[in-house]
Amino acid sequence: MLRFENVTAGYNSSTALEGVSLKVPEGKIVSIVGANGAGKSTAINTISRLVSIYSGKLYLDDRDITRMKPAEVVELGVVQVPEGRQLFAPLTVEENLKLGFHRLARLPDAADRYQERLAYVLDLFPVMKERFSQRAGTMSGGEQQMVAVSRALMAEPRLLMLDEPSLGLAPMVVDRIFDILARLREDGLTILLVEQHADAALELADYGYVLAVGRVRAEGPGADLRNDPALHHSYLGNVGAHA
Ligand SMILES: Nc1ncnc2c1ncn2[C@@H]1O[C@H](COP(=O)(O)OP(=O)(O)OP(=O)(O)O)[C@@H](O)[C@H]1O
Repeated sequence: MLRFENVTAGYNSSTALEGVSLKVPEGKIVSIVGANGAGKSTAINTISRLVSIYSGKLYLDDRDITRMKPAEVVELGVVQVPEGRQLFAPLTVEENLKLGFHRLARLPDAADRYQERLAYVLDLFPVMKERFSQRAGTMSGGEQQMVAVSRALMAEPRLLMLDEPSLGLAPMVVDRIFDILARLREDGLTILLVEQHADAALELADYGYVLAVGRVRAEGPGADLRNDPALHHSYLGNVGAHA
């Protein structure tokens, strides 16, 4: 579904990704792992077209999106759950979800689709039913992450991208979020997950990439990367290391 071909990208002429080639096949979970500053967020923001591409090509379903604007990429169904959730704190859960639906609000069948999407996310996160009128900023970190994922799902994504969803969350909460990602894959969604928490992200992933200093240092089935102690030692700074 998504393909980087030898992409070099960065900020104000500094390079944060160098010659990166990677693929996210339809219906799979692909994880990008790496230490702080490796370029993981830059990879997601490159797809969202928030980062300048200096050379190489980016394709979505064989369509060249290298020069597209951020809003055009969203229109194609590429939706991001940003690092740190970035919910609208003073707004309620319901209002945050409505904002997620914005992309589809102009469609003739918007009312039916809204109800359908809402039923879908409430089935995934039943606890939100009781929290509908609560202000997002007053919720726990885990609950906020669930709202952030739900808000993205309201947009009916074809490709869901998550930037460090585990950040600041207890391991049990992370497990729950990752269980939901596995369920979304069962439902046919394509997912790109960026994580410092390498073990959990690679365990979940069909395929993984290890980034270090803007380059792909290793790639392969998630389980193979996870069980390679040399990778942990060299590139992952033992974050979430497999003992
Ligand atoms: N807005 C920006 N302007 C300039 N440089 C940036 C910007 N955002 C990131 N960088 C630089 O790009 C490089 C990659 O950063 P990036 O945030 O993609 O890494 P990361 O792997 O996501 O790390 P983290 O887990 O800390 O978010 C770093 O050297 C960083 O300083």
